[in-house]
Amino acid sequence: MSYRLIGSLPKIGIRPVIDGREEGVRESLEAQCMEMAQNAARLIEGNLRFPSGEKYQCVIADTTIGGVAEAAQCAEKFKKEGVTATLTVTPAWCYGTEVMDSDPNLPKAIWGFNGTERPGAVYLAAALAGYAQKGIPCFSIYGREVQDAGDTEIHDDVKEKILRFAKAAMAVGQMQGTSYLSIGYGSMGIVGSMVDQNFFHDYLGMRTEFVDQMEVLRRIEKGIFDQDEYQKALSWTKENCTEGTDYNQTQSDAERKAWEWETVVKMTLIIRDLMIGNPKLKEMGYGEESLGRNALISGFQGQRQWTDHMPNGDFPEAILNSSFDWNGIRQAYMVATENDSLNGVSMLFGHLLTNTAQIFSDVRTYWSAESVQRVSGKTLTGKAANGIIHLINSGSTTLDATAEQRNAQGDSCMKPYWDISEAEAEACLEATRWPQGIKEYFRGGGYSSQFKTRGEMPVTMCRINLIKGIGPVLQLAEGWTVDLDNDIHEILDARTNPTWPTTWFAPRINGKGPFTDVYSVMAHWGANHGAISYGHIGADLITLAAMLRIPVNMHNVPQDKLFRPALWNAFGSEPEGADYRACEAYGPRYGIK
Ligand SMILES: C[C@H](O)[C@@H](O)[C@@H](O)C(=O)CO
Ligand SMILES: [Mn+2]
Repeated sequence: MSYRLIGSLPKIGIRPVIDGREEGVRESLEAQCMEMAQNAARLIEGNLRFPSGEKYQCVIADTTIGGVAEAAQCAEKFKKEGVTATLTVTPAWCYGTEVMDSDPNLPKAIWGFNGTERPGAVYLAAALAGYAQKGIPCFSIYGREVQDAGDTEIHDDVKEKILRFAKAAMAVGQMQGTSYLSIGYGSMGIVGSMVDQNFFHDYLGMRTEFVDQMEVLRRIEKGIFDQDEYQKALSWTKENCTEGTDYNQTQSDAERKAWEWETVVKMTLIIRDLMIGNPKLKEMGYGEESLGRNALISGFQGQRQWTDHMPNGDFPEAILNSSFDWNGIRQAYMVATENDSLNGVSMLFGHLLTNTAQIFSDVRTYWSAESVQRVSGKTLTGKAANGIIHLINSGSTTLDATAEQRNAQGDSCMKPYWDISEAEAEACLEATRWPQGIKEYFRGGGYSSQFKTRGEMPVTMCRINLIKGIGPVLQLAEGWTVDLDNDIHEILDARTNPTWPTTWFAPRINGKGPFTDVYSVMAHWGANHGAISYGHIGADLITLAAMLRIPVNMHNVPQDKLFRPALWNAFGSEPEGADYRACEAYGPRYGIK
């Protein structure tokens, strides 16, 4: 099951443009042109889904577009249909600025067919020149190999770019108009928890909503949550969430521990209701509370005032970030611990691009092979051989990161919720223990999720940082989770914190700059947190960042996979500098710098 925020899902408009000369030329192209549009729509709708599981939707113009009148008719149709991005396709020469999508606010791309019978590529270049002069970034898609005029197959390199553009464009569309819900505010001086409303508005088109943590307490004390669901959730929790070792010197009694379980289950229901609302609350007489805050992401401050008194947010955050709970297998929510809103956005990017649940971690410790040898007497091998980074944080790591799910090849993975089996969800829960929160940190108690990511998975860690004088920047590192032998893991984990979820991360290094070695990746990381997504999605993140005008300051994606608006080329032949200059020149999508 999934949840839906208020508003319809974004759509992609497909625009077949054509040489408008009748008496032969236009007629000869009509079928091929419209077929390109239909093929592109089939490719997108057949391969891409939203995190809710619903398929992407394409809207094709009623006619081919040979001039400005048909372009205007198409724009009118797209507006009515709720189109939020366009893909223009053509096999032929067309009149660039006469047929183009002239809406500066829609993410756009053009696919110019690589065929010589008619110059689709010439139109592509002409249109891009027009966009350059108008200052409207547009993605350029042009296949490497020449295709015959009647060839309607979409080659792999074209497919990759169409799908990459579509994913980023729909991520942009899904964020617009939704909220970041800050429950509490500043957490332990973590600057990401001092939510920057201008960043959310100007760059993401999102609102920022602020609710005091007292609201959570009020709803606990007044029972403002679905009482039937609460009973179901509590018994599910008792059955599926096994309490772990209590590492505290002074331990709470059974009565207190039971109360803490009840409280963290209530917190889970309440945080979810605060995000997306709950019609049941209206039936209970709580109209305003039933509406929620239309929040695609929330952050729970927790530390320290709440956690100095009440059970911590580790259980609610971990369960909400997972793909399953007492209601069964479902779409994950995005909940940032310590209210780190920038890591919450980083999680959201991964979620919207992959439809999977996300890991939230402290980027805690770089372990060289030498240090591991010194403290454990053991040698790091395989992908860990060059050193590893300890990703660990109380709270917001999805239980999907236990790596108990399997792909068709039998490898560990993290899947969209609709591909996860009951057995896999149970295995993720079984691989997790819930020790009492460490009282020296969490005086109010609570239950932390404890597991080790067991399995090697391709992953991408990313992070948005706000830099005075620049604005937001994105950094990312593709790499793998590594499954350390338990006799190494237990020694390293015990000296860090044995009650929290651990993912051992080996970034892909290339001997250059931030990726000189694993140490450099850690040394270049711009904050205490990182958001980790399943898969090597760096190229998708880079396209999304360009669409949002967020420059990328660090990545290990091969240059031939970089897909940014063609206009970026005009800002210089060195991609990173060009990216910064172009983002600076065009500024955020929704506001002013
Ligand atoms: C329990 C501790 O306060 C942790 O929450 C803290 O070290 C962090 O995670 C900082 O990001
Ligand atoms: Mn942290």
